[in-house]
Amino acid sequence: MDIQQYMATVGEQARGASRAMARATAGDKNAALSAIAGALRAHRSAILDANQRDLARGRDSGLDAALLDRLELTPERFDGMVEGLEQVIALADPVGGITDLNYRPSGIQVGKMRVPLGVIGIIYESRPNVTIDAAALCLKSGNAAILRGGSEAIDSNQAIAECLRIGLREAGLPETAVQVIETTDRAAVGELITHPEWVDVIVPRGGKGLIERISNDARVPVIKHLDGNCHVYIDAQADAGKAIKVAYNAKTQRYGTCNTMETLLVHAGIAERVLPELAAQYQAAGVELRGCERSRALLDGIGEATETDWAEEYLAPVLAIKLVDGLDEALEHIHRYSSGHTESIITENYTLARRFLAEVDSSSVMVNASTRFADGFEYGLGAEIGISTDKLHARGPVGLEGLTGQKWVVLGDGHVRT
Ligand SMILES: NC(=O)C1=CN([C@@H]2O[C@H](COP(=O)(O)OP(=O)(O)OC[C@H]3O[C@@H](n4cnc5c(N)ncnc54)[C@H](OP(=O)(O)O)[C@@H]3O)[C@@H](O)[C@H]2O)C=CC1
Ligand SMILES: N[C@@H](CCC(=O)OP(=O)(O)O)C(=O)O
Repeated sequence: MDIQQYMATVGEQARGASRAMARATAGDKNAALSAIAGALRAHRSAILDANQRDLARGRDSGLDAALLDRLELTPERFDGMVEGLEQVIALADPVGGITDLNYRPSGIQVGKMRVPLGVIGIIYESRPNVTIDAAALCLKSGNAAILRGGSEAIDSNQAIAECLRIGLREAGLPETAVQVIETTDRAAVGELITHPEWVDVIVPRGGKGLIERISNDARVPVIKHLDGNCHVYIDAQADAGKAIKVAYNAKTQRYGTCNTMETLLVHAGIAERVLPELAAQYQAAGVELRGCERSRALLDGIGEATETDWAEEYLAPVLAIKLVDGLDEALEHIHRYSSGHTESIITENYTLARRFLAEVDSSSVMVNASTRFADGFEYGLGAEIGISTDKLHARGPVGLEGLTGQKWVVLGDGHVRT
């Protein structure tokens, strides 16, 4: 395949489709989402078979358990994926809404209209349900999308792409409104991120290798959805019961996600009350613990955390633990090692909670809650494209509104400027 030629075709088709999508009514878009849901149901076994092929290849090539878990489409996850479409149908269409419409002294009215971004390119991990989530959110927000999923999920994604085409065709929208890149060759990523004439914004969801590539090469605006080196800080004035419950959940509820806690910071003044119990629970769940010198003195048989551990996003049942002498030391650690995704403080002290909220510079900052809540569905957005670790345009969980922008609209009646 000539990748440059292929991507030029994909890009031009997407640009053309984006104009039709910007004109599509909420009814048109919902009809397409509903038809896609129907096509997915009709092709259920073909998609699950394709997923089995991906899984078999993944196992043969030694993919680890967390990556295999994300790749797998169980029958329940398949149903959840289709149900997600129904949820997006139920969301209000953000496009066309005019806000802040005010009369100016000149007599014109000035306001802001919500509009699609145009063509959105999304590069994401080997998690096939993201293909449908991303397609649904881009369509509902009136955008065209070019989707580049992880190479391990190629068969699943191509089977899903067929359903996207069927649904769009049935609803009378361009089949090219969502295109799933058919090659795993990373040269296609290079083309996707360097052509502003085809693509208006790139959403990269991934880890360090992707960050490096995007930072070096992108010529298209980017909304980064990058790694999550997330922290929980248990303050001396924490409620021990809450601290244990939250810190356990933040690590073990799901290991492979970007909002999972990777380092637990514990105030030395409460460590003896919470750490032995927490360590027992983690160990029972099979979590490997790696601690600083002071936490190792408190917990028998745990490994040693080195400098690399503080910077590591394990995405696995491994946790780094560090004892600190107060909020300032915890903040210092977070400022140095956090990836700016999500951090949480456990405390009953109102003043310290307020300081943590004000001083931690992450996309979500929490008090007495698990970092696993950093999620569009949990925040009430209905669904999410992912979690933006960028500060501009959209930060934290990105839903429909984050996939749109605003333009100024001016209403006159023959008004002229004097
Ligand atoms: N903030 C958020 O919303 C999210 C963040 N993540 C983060 O993603 C990471 C885990 O996912 P993982 O699959 O390991 O991530 P990777 O970064 O390895 O892969 C993600 C995607 O990026 C592509 N990619 C990676 N490196 C390059 C490169 N140099 N050039 C071109 N394409 C590249 C991959 O393609 P290929 O298949 O060819 O490797 C894949 O499509 C974690 O850090 C996690 O926190 C994940 C989901 C959401
Ligand atoms: N918001 C999601 C996590 C984001 C996400 O998609 O992460 P990942 O499992 O790394 O692809 C959740 O809470 O499950």
